Amino acid sequence: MRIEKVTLRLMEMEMKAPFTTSFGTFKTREFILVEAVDADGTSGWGETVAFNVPFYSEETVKTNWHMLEDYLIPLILHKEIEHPDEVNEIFAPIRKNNMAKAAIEGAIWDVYAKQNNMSLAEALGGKRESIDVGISIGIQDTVEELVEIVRGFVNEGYKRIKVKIKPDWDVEVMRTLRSEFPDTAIMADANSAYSLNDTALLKQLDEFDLMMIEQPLASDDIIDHAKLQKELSTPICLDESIHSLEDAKKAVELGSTKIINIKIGRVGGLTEAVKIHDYCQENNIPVWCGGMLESGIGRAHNVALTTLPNFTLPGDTASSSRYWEKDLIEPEVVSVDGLIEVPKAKGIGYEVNLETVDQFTVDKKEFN
Ligand SMILES: O=C(O)CCC(=O)C1=CC=C[C@@H](O)[C@@H]1C(=O)O
Ligand SMILES: [Mg+2]
Repeated sequence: MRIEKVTLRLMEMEMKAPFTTSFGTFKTREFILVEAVDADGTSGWGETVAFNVPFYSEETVKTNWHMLEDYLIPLILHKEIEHPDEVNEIFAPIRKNNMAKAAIEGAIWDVYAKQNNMSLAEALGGKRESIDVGISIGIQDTVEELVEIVRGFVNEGYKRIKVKIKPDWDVEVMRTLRSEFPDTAIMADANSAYSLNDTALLKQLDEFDLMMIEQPLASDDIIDHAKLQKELSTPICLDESIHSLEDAKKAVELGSTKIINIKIGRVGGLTEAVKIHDYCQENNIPVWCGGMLESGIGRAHNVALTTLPNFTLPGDTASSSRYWEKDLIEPEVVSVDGLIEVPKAKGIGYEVNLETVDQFTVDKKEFN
């Protein structure tokens, strides 16, 4: 494989409903589409997942564009690549910037799968033909609104409900949800809103039989999560703290986490995501695939990764229609009764609709 052209497209897509997290509300999703074209004309697609603000991680859309244009594309263009696993090594001199790396590595995985007549799922070694999916709900203005939104998604058959928590929007909210939905799989995502001083408060959540509490403490912490896990019966799941296989090993060895949320962008790409998956499988740590409000292209990568055997918990990869009036891919990602059929077509398995892509493109640059 030799990538002869890379096209970056700065995208802006209006979300069907604002998504509020503990660090802000998103009404429009800005991101970068990466199209990598091989010498034989095969196109592969990836997308950056950083937000336009550095509050989930240190990366932003702007830092992603800079890293892709000035460092990552020059390292990749016209280089002979036998297998996408080599991309990690090619990028080794570049520190961090995982979401920028993952976008172009993902496009190269798509080219590789297409050229080898495989779906991306097959290329990654995944066997599942359908995947269980859950839904993630942002912070709402009132508990009543949250309950009605949850009811809608439970009725649609989503296999797990993820809600945000933060100080003053936690114990009572979860008490209400659990009483309204006694048999539903519910988890809470704190996005680092608490500290060890909140241990007694977080222990109160044990009463609600939650699947997990995601990232309760600082986004770069592993030590304090180990101390907190000893106090809680609810499993801790780490998201922001895990940037690599190395981080996953530290967290598992120290007992900081019982579940890991794998996000392809956060860990620097599919190769590293598979390594984390395999390590967690060997150590009986179940994993699931987190979402980053992706378009269908990023969603397609998540679906393919989730076909690996240790993705035993429902992830965040909901239908395209969860966020988008019109997605960039055909067919769109559709979940029925909380199940997504894994596409058998080559590569990411969905066609990219270039007309729709152009409709949402606000800037574009080609690199030959
Ligand atoms: O993509 C989705 O549907 C879920 C997105 C989601 O829950 C999150 C994305 C980014 C930061 C947080 O708000 C949250 C998370 O931490 O998982
Ligand atoms: Mg999270």
